[in-house]
Amino acid sequence: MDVRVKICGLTTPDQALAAAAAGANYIGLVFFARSPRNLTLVQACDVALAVPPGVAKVALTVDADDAALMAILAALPVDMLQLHGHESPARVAEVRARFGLPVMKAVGVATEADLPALDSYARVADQVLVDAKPAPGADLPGGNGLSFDWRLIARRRWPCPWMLAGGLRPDNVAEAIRLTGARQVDVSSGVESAPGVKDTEAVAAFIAAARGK
Ligand SMILES: O=C(O)c1ccccc1N[C@@H]1O[C@H](COP(=O)(O)O)[C@@H](O)[C@H]1O
Repeated sequence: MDVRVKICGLTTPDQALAAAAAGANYIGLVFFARSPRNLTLVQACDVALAVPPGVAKVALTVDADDAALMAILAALPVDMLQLHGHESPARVAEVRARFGLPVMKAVGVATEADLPALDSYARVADQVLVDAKPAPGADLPGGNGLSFDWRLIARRRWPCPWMLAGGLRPDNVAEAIRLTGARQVDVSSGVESAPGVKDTEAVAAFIAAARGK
């Protein structure tokens, strides 16, 4: 089966169409004010409506409260919520129950000590996103182009589907998949020409490389 690919941080309908045409399985819409990929609800709705059926629209939030999540879901069609902050396992379970959508919880990994958290979240989330842990004091909790030592998760498995993220690029994604056994990958800054601007050729190259083409 093909590796499934999420292209995160799309900011225009054209970028979303190009990612879908290149074969993306998921597109990510960022709702985090400090991100160069942050969208207003109106912008996000325009991007989401451009996405063809069959491509899942993922709303990425960071420690969002219920009101913020409700506003997103009222404004645009969303297929999955990505929680990319310090949400506890209890909060993940609450969001799943309250909003009736699959929830993917991002977990930052830098060392072996970060792995037990993945086990905890994998018991309550629909998917876990295994991302690099941001450096202390980093401005963004993700989207930094930072990778982690992939050998830390080689041969590890969780009771739910999982996705590999963090510093992936067209030139390293195949090796990351080989080392980790990931069947799903997620990329943001590694396919951009400038922060928040996806490069159509890099997106296509990334998807092809992830699928060994
Ligand atoms: O992309 C962002 O701007 C972002 C902001 C806040 C939280 C997460 C964010 N992105 C996620 O981080 C991973 C890794 O990014 P990168 O490929 O290393 O740049 C990305 O896949 C998004 O899911």
